[in-house]
Amino acid sequence: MEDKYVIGIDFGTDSVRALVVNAVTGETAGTAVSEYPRWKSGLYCNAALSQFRQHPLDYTESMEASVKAALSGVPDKVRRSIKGIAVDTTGSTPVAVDRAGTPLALLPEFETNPNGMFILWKDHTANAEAEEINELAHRWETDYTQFVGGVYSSEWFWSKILRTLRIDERVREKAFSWVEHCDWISAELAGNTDPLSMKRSRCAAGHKALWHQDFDGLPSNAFFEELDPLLGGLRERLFEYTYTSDQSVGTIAPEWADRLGLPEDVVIGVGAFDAHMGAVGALAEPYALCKVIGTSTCDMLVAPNEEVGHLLIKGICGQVDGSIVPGMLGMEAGQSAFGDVYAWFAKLVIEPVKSLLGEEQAKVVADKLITHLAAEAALLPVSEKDLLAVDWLNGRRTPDANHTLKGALLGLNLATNGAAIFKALVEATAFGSKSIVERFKAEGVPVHEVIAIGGVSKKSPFVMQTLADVLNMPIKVAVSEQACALGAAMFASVASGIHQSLPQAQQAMSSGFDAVYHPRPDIVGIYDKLYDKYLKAGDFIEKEFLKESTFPLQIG
Ligand SMILES: Nc1ncnc2c1ncn2[C@@H]1O[C@H](COP(=O)(O)OP(=O)(O)O)[C@@H](O)[C@H]1O
Ligand SMILES: O=C(CO)[C@H](O)[C@H](O)COP(=O)(O)O
Repeated sequence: MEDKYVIGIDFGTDSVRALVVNAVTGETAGTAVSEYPRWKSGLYCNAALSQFRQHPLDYTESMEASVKAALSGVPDKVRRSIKGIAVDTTGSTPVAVDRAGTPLALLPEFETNPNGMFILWKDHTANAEAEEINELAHRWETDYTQFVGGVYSSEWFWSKILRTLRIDERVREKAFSWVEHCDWISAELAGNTDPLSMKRSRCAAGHKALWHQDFDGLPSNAFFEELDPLLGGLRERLFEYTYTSDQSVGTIAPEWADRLGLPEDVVIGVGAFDAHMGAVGALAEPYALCKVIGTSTCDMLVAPNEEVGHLLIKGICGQVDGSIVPGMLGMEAGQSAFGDVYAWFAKLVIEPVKSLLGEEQAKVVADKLITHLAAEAALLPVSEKDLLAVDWLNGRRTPDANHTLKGALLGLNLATNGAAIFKALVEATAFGSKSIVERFKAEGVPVHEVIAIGGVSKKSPFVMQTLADVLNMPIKVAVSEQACALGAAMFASVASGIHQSLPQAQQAMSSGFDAVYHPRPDIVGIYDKLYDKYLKAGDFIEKEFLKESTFPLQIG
């Protein structure tokens, strides 16, 4: 087959990565990363309030920069052979748009208003609204949370919309509709951002917006009106149909072909969430748990509809037909903070250094700190009497979403040093992972193997070994540094007709696996005991320690 190329674009929390791939051989022709400038300087965010917003210009500018940089070294012949682009993004990361589908922050009167920007997945300002949605859904004639694990989260679409409409009159007046990041970028690239006709991702709609075939689309207008009259009528300005990512949204808009220096017939695929496309890029087979391990984790599982489609799996972030692989049931779970737990501890150490010795000296320490702590922690013996941590520093995503929960450290004494704390934090993140695996199993979904992708899986052998020991399962790490972008590229190759099906694209373009971490038999038993203590500590936090708190809890 003549060489044909595609581009996968992966919008992460901090940066966007572009990957130019030969769709026939899977070879990478070019790649580049670009950070979001406004986000990097902390604009529009307030961690103490758990408010995390991203400006649409951060996305478009960084996308342009990364695609151009990825293409800068490739021969002209390759550039002319690019046939398709697909994007993945974080989610639920919705934005209010006007009638034309323009995010409000792109209008002069909203350009600095955080409520007119994308509300990043990890923004937890809508805890109270999530609780209201749960309360109503559980007593409504149809429990609309049944396909999202029985708990609606403050990280998701409707919680964020409801909160924003309540608190910002100007946004309320101007917002015609709401769009997920993965849908808006794809629509923007294809030059049709009309909220009523843009193609919406099955993945985003099913996992975060309560869309399901059995509901004839989104929950009823009566449900939303009962929740709050402010939501009345919005359903009609959203969407009824959804699309899997093997479909196309259209051909690249001339403006974007020009900006990116691409042919005018490039096909744009339907977008999806990063972790979902990551599982595709990592070649996750049915019943392989694919853990995307970075700031947070997303734990993805694919299974044939006919085998598990009848189950209602409690406490996960959704089960959606075609959300990962078209034609299969896609399931999502995850942890709200994973690498972020280590980043928190590193920041705790670095902040005083910065104040006392200045930015430059602090940077020297910061660059080496996590690796140093991991090396020290790896030397410590593992015992069931060790310091214990609970990983809910950013709440708990699964099992059973609850973003008001807090983390903990138990067992400090005067000998406890930084390495011991770091070790306990790493173990806590691994225990959080184990509770997800246990939940899948308890709900009748077997987990046959574990695959890891994402920054932490590449950066930290210590974390990966601990995870294998705690899970008592081998973990395969995918070769690709950019499995999400690679998954997007695979989808682009199907949407643009290079490959006839996703499995065909995966076979041609997969990068395979390199490291495999095997559980150490002498440690596994100790971790089983520590895991029991972790469950008890979590129970105490949830049922006793936070019992008296009024809702919503103060974050920070
Ligand atoms: N050496 C390391 N060991 C463990 N975790 C690390 C290390 N270096 C960075 N991290 C963590 O990796 C996370 C970022 O993961 P990455 O996958 O690169 O980004 P993203 O989640 O934005 O896609 C951060 O939370 C950081 O704390
Ligand atoms: O929940 C998600 C997908 O369903 C988020 O997109 C994901 O957690 C973002 O994480 P990261 O920054 O590690 O890519």
